[in-house]
Amino acid sequence: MEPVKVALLGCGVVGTEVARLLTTQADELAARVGAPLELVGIAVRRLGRDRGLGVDPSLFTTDAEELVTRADVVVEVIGGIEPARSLILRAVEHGASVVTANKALLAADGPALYEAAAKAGVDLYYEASVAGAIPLLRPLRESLVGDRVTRVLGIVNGTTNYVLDQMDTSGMGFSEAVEQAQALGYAEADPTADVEAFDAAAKAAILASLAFHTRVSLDDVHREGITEVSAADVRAAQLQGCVVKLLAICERGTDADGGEAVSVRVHPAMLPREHQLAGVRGAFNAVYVEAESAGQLMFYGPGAGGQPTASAVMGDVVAVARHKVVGGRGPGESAYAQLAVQPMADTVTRYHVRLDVADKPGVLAQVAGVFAAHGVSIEAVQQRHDDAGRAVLVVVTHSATDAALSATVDELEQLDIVDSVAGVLRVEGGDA
Ligand SMILES: NC(=O)C1=CN([C@@H]2O[C@H](COP(=O)(O)OP(=O)(O)OC[C@H]3O[C@@H](n4cnc5c(N)ncnc54)[C@H](O)[C@@H]3O)[C@@H](O)[C@H]2O)C=CC1
Ligand SMILES: N[C@@H](CC=O)C(=O)O
Ligand code: NA
Repeated sequence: MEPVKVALLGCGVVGTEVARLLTTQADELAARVGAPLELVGIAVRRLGRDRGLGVDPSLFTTDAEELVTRADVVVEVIGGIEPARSLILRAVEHGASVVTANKALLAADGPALYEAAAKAGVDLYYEASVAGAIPLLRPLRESLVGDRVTRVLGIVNGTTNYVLDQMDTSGMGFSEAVEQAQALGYAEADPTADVEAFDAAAKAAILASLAFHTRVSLDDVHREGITEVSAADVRAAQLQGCVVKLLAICERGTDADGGEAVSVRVHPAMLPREHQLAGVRGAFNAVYVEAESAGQLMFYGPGAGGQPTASAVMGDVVAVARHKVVGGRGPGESAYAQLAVQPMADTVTRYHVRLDVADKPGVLAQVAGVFAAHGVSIEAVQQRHDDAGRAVLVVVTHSATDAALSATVDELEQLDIVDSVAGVLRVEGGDA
């Protein structure tokens, strides 16, 4: 059989492992594809670094634009928007199928790339872009395509899960935990993308688009990162029998006219310790998918790191290479549903509000009055004292809209008896 020519763009954490698998597993991959996979080049930013891969040094090039024109399959693991976007478009125009792990690019400009691939009759696969090694996108695109997905809820960023887990279990500081995640190859080139939840928001956009057959871009996703999560928040969660996790939540909802819509958000939230997502440790990811006929499905595994991510990349490489061998392309995206995006203000959830208050008669009544005035029903109230002996009032609400809760917090901040609103966290995973 004619070999399938593979070009690798980028040789960092993920690219190095992809190159390693392409060379060390060559015989088995050839047997699975039905033709040898020939690595025709590796585009790097700088030549001359010994990457310890044992590949022919002449394969390294700084001319990615030229490289993509002589490949059947292009693997993009450079990351970022440009030049990744232009290189993918150029590859597609030259008839190459593309495998990418680049969620930032797909969440920003996915539809244009999917259309270009469809027009050129090639594949654009991106399993590695969400939840690393976990097979998640193909199940959504293929296995569940006959069902109606109603909700996708999960932990999709390994770096932040690692940081929050360290804060919960070892009391490690935020910065030290981020540095460790970087050293372990979990973090993005700029870890701001992780801790400010741009990465998780991009993944949520990709998940919502596939799950609901619509188009959701990064700008449609409500995003809150973990930089504001303090040791006191983690401690407060512990006192409630909860952990703090960064969650991505994609749900069916309604628009202002009562029509079908999607709600897509990423934010830290308290989860009861007995909830299955609460037990997801380190850089692992886990995603629940709820579908009308299938019920609840859970996908769990390593969500970041060079080797796990390379596993997902290679799964796609074999898939698109098989299509090259037999001719044609695999299933692509469908966005026929064209759903509106529900504003965050209308999203309904529960809240945990921590207030530093004066310890005197009438405080509780005044605070409760503010919640009531905004139609936010209180589920539980607890008063305790912090380590400095100041009064802390903890209010857990029943379900309320984000708009009502924001208005409540704004008014609480104005009360003389409230020294500060010390923390507001959403509470997920309960039935109340
Ligand atoms: N590290 C991880 O755990 C995961 C990463 N990803 C995604 O995989 C992609 C790659 O990530 P990493 O390998 O972690 O990043 P990295 O920063 O380790 O590697 C990227 C490599 O691309 C090179 N590069 C940059 N511009 C280039 C250019 N114009 N031509 C050739 N090479 C160029 C850089 O020098 C670097 O070596 C990103 O899109 C990332 O979001 C996805 C899932 C997990
Ligand atoms: N930086 C990301 C890598 C995988 O997508 C993460 O930490 O999850
Ligand atoms: Na995946």
